Amino acid sequence: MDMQHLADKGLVLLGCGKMGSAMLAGWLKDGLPATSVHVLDPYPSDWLQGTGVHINTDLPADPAIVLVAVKPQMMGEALPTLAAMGNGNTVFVSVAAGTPIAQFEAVLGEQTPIVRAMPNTPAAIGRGITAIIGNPHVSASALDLADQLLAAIGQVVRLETEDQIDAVTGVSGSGPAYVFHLIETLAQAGQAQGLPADLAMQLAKATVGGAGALAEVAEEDPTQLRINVTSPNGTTQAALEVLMDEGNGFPNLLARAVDAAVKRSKELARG
Ligand SMILES: NC(=O)C1=CN([C@@H]2O[C@H](COP(=O)(O)OP(=O)(O)OC[C@H]3O[C@@H](n4cnc5c(N)ncnc54)[C@H](O)[C@@H]3O)[C@@H](O)[C@H]2O)C=CC1
Ligand SMILES: O=C(O)[C@@H]1CCC=N1
Repeated sequence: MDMQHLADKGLVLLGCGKMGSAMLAGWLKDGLPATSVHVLDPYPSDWLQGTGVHINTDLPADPAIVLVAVKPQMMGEALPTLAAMGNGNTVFVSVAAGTPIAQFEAVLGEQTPIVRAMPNTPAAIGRGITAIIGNPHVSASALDLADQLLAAIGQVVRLETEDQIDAVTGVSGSGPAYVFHLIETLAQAGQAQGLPADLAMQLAKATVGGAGALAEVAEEDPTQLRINVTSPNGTTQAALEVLMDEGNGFPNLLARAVDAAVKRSKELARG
């Protein structure tokens, strides 16, 4: 199975909101013909309508891939419309949080090849990271195709077991929101120290963006990079003593935040 197969058989995208649009933009940029994509979405955006893909029209009978990108709460309504494509060669790839493979099998048929994926929104600029896991009906070549599709929006990692996806959701799926909140609060702290709002925001964005980029390319690990900033008895050390406080510091706070996300992911799975 390859990209040509995808272009020939077609790709159905169920739900084209923030995640669906980010993925579709990546595929079109990578050269997937718009005519091979069929989108189902009751509220197609202006951007989507300008792409040239088929929107809410008749679907191919056995597309190569159905990419499911509706909210978990809409799944019960949206998925049964595609049940006729189950138990065949069509591979279903779902990016929905907290929706287990078993739930897809129950609606689409036990023999249906299903890949569960957890992406994140930096996908919109090709800098996402997506974790994937397939059920036993997904062939190696089908998993490779799903991997290739998701590689259009960033890095792809393969999981060993489906239950790892709850932790992945808490770290990288929801993670961009934690980092955006860090930018917001760093800028607010700068403002509280007397900086103009726009200057504080520029400093915060460039610091988080630059530190993230450095952490990705540097040979040193993040611990060493942190040490490199921290002069003995200097300003960083003073700040880190607050952030690294055992009870109220970053480690405990972030662990609690990730734990809350993971718990919610498990709750969503229970319906
Ligand atoms: N936003 C994020 O950071 C991430 C989201 N996800 C998952 O991606 C999925 C989509 O999330 P977003 O794109 O953020 O949501 P969204 O609300 O932006 O998009 C959902 C889309 O589904 C459409 N829709 C609603 N009912 C439908 C139906 N019956 N048939 C077809 N389309 C329907 C809506 O019109 C909307 O365009 C969710 O399951 C979420 O868990 C996963 C990782 C990250
Ligand atoms: O908040 C959510 O439920 C989704 C899943 C990961 C990021 N957004």
